[in-house]
Amino acid sequence: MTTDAVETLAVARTVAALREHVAAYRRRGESVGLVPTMGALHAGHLALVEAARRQCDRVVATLFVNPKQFDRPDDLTHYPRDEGRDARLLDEAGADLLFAPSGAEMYPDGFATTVCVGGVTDSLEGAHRPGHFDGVTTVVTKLLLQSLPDRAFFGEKDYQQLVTVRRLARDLDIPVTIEGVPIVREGDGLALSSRNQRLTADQRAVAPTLARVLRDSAARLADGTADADAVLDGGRRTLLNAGFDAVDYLALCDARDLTPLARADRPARLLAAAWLGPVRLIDNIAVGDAG
Ligand SMILES: Nc1ncnc2c1ncn2[C@@H]1O[C@H](COP(=O)(O)OP(=O)(O)OP(=O)(O)O)[C@@H](O)[C@H]1O
Ligand SMILES: CC(C)(CO)[C@@H](O)C(=O)[O-]
Ligand code: BAL
Repeated sequence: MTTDAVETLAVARTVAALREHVAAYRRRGESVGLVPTMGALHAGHLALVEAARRQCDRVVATLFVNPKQFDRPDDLTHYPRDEGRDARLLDEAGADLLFAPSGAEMYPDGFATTVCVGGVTDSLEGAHRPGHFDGVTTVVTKLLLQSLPDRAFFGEKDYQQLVTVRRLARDLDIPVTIEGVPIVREGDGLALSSRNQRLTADQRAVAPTLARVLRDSAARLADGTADADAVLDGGRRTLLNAGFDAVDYLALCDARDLTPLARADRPARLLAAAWLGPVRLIDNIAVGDAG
């Protein structure tokens, strides 16, 4: 455990070790920010760490490729992993502790509990990735209860996940503030994602069309008068013409509870998921100022 003035990244492999570190922070009266990740870190994750550093005395990052949230075995097999690199990046970004448990530590023999959030998980990612959100909400509940942070930081890139985790924390009275962090993008607009590493050069050239379609569609919907169906049909055609292989959804939703909207006449979010070969990209954007 790091107890002297030289701050370097400490690593905890067990829940007991994580709790010891957090207890030491608490004894010193320090606040704690939690940044859950599945590793393969990029500037999007580091923006979460920076936000946590700004708002909390101590930053605990977690690295666990959670098998329960993968709906496709090949996606889990191909998920990029490099803990050494991740630890270096977290250290440089100023995180204090990396919690990197084994599968057996998180799900020991006999593990039999699922946390299931209704409503906000029914559509979009939930409709296309069966079981995904049960896996996310089960592991996030565990991470929150294991570390009991003051704040936990989630990217707006996974917007439905952020809305779901807010619902979960509220419904289960978990005493944590859930903070959303804006999407970090490449210069050409593509939202950073670990899965981008799997794109071929040709697919990478097509990928920014997703962000462009979201931006253009959001601009057309922004004043709340345009009919969403017509705008979104055009957006889906643009994606397919640009080279996307399939569009799972391009949808206009209420920004708070993700119910579908026919027009953006209240705070709204436009969300999309589309395939380039075996890689599934997601992205979203606020519509108007308040989305
Ligand atoms: N481009 C980004 N901007 C802001 N936050 C991000 C970005 N990419 C990921 N995050 C956030 O980082 C956290 C960990 O995400 P995760 O480890 O799944 O990374 P990822 O790049 O989203 O991977 P993938 O989408 O391939 O699963 C989540 O809260 C996620 O929303
Ligand atoms: C929140 C999370 C770390 C839970 O495994 C994951 O869904 C992610 O990386 O967004
Ligand atoms: N980035 C969210 C986690 C997932 O896609 O499984």
